[in-house]
Amino acid sequence: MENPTLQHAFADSERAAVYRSIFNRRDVRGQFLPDPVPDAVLSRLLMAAHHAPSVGFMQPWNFVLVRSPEVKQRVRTAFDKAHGEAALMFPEGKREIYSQLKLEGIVESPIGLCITCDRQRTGPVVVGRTHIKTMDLYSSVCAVQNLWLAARAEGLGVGWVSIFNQSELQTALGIPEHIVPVAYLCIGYVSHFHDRPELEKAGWLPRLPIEELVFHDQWGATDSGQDMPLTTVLRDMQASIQKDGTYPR
Ligand SMILES: Cc1cc2c(cc1C)N(C[C@H](O)[C@H](O)[C@H](O)COP(=O)(O)O)c1[nH]c(=O)[nH]c(=O)c1N2
Repeated sequence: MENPTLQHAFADSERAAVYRSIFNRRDVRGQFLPDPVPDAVLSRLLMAAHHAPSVGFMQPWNFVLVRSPEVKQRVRTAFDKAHGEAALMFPEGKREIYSQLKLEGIVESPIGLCITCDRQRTGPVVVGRTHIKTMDLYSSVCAVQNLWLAARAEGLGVGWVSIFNQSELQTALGIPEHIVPVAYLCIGYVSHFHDRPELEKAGWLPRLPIEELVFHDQWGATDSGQDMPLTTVLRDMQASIQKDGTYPR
């Protein structure tokens, strides 16, 4: 009889593709090409997003596609204002580095996409959102991630831009007050993908050691790793990723 633990697993090459998309996904800001994205490809991305999990199957999202240069410019103007305000929030030293980071590709990317959350979509009482009200917002974030991973598999870059005053982004896109713009995404083909996060490459922050983030039974209960196989495996995996880019498949 077939091993029941493998019965529902994907074939090796399919699993490899899933992990490849996860580990090679990047936030893209500066490498967009002007080539158009065919509707068939864009449809697959939107369909991937629409098949995300959502609290109570609420499907709280809408997808505002932005192709008009004028609308993109309005979004870019809203970004510029918030970006200037943001720079002042960082302490001296970091502020100069922050100002030099490229943090959006709003005008260069052929497609902008705002994924929203309609918090009233299925009425006031939602299965799974009865007590923690932010669950609907998290559902829209799941849609973002589905699209982001599908886009990587299609060879498309995606960059999430969140440096906006929310109301100004809503005004730029004509989004009603009760609809939350969860993510503004820049989408397009790219000249290349970075091998690591740009903020890591720029020395802004390193990737944290995963074994220090995993707790056992109680918050804060970490393990030294000596006798704990999981901790050791995670540490070795992260070390080999950092040393020679050997990602798990
Ligand atoms: C909710 C949220 C919001 C933002 C981001 C991400 C997420 C999840 N990121 C991208 C972020 O900087 C990036 O994901 C991390 O630096 C890790 O890099 P990779 O995504 O692995 O390339 C992002 N990047 C950027 O250039 N401008 C931005 O405004 C934002 N905003």
